[in-house]
This record gives sequence, structure tokens and C-alpha cells, in this order.
Amino acid sequence: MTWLDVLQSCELNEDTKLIFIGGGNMAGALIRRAVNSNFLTKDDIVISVKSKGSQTKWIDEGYNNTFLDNNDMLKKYPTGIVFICVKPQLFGSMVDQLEEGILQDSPLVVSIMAGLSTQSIAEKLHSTLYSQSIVRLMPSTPCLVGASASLVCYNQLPENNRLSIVTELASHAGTCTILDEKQFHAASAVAACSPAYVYILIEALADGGVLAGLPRNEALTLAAQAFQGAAKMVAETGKHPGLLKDEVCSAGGATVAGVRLLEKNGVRSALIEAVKASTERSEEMSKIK
Ligand SMILES: NC(=O)C1=CN([C@@H]2O[C@H](COP(=O)(O)OP(=O)(O)OC[C@H]3O[C@@H](n4cnc5c(N)ncnc54)[C@H](OP(=O)(O)O)[C@@H]3O)[C@@H](O)[C@H]2O)C=CC1
Ligand SMILES: O=C(O)[C@@H]1CCC=N1
Repeated sequence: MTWLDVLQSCELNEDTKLIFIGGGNMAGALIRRAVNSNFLTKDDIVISVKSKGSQTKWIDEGYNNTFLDNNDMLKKYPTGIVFICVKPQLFGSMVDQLEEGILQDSPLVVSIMAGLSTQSIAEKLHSTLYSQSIVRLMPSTPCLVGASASLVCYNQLPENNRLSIVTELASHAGTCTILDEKQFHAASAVAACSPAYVYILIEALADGGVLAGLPRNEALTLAAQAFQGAAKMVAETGKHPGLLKDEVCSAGGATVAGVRLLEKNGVRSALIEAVKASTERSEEMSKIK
């Protein structure tokens, strides 16, 4: 679907803007992917940031609808689709500074904030007179290269097909899975926190190569490709990862010698515990006011 098709199917005006409150790492990846994949144009996008430096960077990149004041922005674009992309800890103070009733004509509010539930977001937005559904989108930074495993949930199904605004945006940046909100903490850990874990694993794999005498660049390229290849095998063959591992380990060979060391050093357990810790932290963050 093109952006115009999406807007038409939602019965929204052709010049409806996507408004990003917060233009940092995550919003930046989402926005740049949507534009680089020709789903959106820079003119479809409006961004607010905190600092003059960030504003200048966006303007230098050709995003001219960039603001330092959320009230000015929302008054200029009262019928825009609003994406809340500030840190969860800043959400409360950001909303406290919004003028009463300022979101009453917005057709949809989408939060990408970790932890915070649709219920707590809806309660906090009470003074803005926003009366539609709240949708949560949990993207990951691999959005930038079209490889995010994005997650979506909502408090009530948005009217007039408006969920497609979010699912289409996410689908242009990778896969998009709609979940029950109860599963969001755990799923966010596995889908959105995990790129950080995997970057560490890739870096460590490359360090191993460097230790064994490979040039750094070569080691990093090989390590990244090995991760990509293994992930593709799991996704495309449908085989259990344990079986795929067995297919690499020759009897008495080199691989199983490395696997022994991974098991001895608790790599498997470390990853399980990492997901548990991220899930628990996300649950804790849901209590932020
Ligand atoms: N990073 C990730 O991988 C993921 C992050 N998320 C969620 O995305 C959200 C943003 O995270 P991330 O992009 O990493 O954080 P960043 O710190 O990179 O970005 C936060 C942005 O918010 C802006 N900002 C701060 N206060 C305000 C305000 N009052 N009004 C408007 N803009 C404001 C900042 O402006 P300035 O640039 O001037 O500082 C910055 O652009 C978080 O809620 C996080 O949970 C979700 C999934 C993955
Ligand atoms: O670290 C965080 O809280 C956010 C959520 C998912 C990825 N980054």
C-alpha cells in the first residue's frame, strides 16, 4: 500500500502529517527508513526535539517541519497522527507542558515508549482531550535497514482502519507482529532490546578473529555475515536451531570444540537471563508516572 492508499482507506485527508514528538535514535531510524523506502516524503513528516543542535541536524537533512516547542507544532498540525518518541521517563513532564485540549482533533496517537501501558498513556493524555485509541509500536533500530521485528498492540482497535497507519509503517521497516499487550514486555525484550545483545556477540566474535590474527575489518564483516546467515537459516528452513547447530558440528571437529567453551562459559544462560532482566525492567518502567 502507498501512503496515499493508507490515508484514503482511513478516510483521512491527503496532507495528513506524521508528527514525531522526539527525533532521537529510534524515531530517526523509523523516519529515515520510511523516507528511504519511498513510503513517505520528508514533507509528510513533522518532528519536535529538545535541543537546537538536534533541530539543526534534521533541518540540514531536509526535514524542514522541525520544532522545539510541542504546542507550536501541534497547533500548526492539529489533525496529524502523533508518534510519542521521547524516553518514558520524560513522558509525564512532556504532557504536563501541553496545552489543554491540544490533541482533541488528532486521529491517532502511537507510542513507541518502552514499558508504559496504553492505559497509563491514555490516563496521562486526559487533559489533551484525545479521545481515540492508543496504539503501541515497539520497533528496533534495525528499522533503518528494513530489518526490524516490530511489535504492535492497542487498547481498542482504532476506527476506520487506522491501525494500518502503524502496521504499514512498520512493515516498510521489517516484520510487524500484532500482540496482546500482556505479551509486550517479554516480546520487546526478545525483539527490540536484543539487537544490543547481538551487537555485543558480533563484536566479540570479531574480537576472537582478531585474536587469531584476522584484520579487524575482515573479522567484523565475516562475523556479521555469519549472524545474518544463521538467522536466515532459522527463518527460512524452519529447522530447529539445535538441529542446525548439529549440522555444523563435525564429529571430533573444530566447531564442537568451540561449542564446548560456549556452554562452559554459560552463553546460553547469559542470554536467557538477559531477556528476563530486560522483561523485568520493562515491567518496572510501566510504573513510571
Ligand atoms: N533505541 C531503541 O532501540 C528503542 C527505543 N524505543 C523507545 O523510543 C523512545 C526514544 O528512545 P531513543 O530514540 O533511543 O532516545 P533518544 O534519547 O535518542 O531520543 C529522544 C528524543 O526525544 C527528544 N525530546 C526530549 N524531550 C522532548 C520534549 N519535551 N519534546 C520533544 N522532544 C523531546 C530528544 O531531543 P534531543 O535530540 O534534542 O535531545 C530526542 O530527540 C523511548 O521511549 C524508548 O523506550 C523503543 C524501541 C527501541
Ligand atoms: O532500552 C530500552 O528501554 C529501549 C526499549 C527497547 C530498546 N531500547
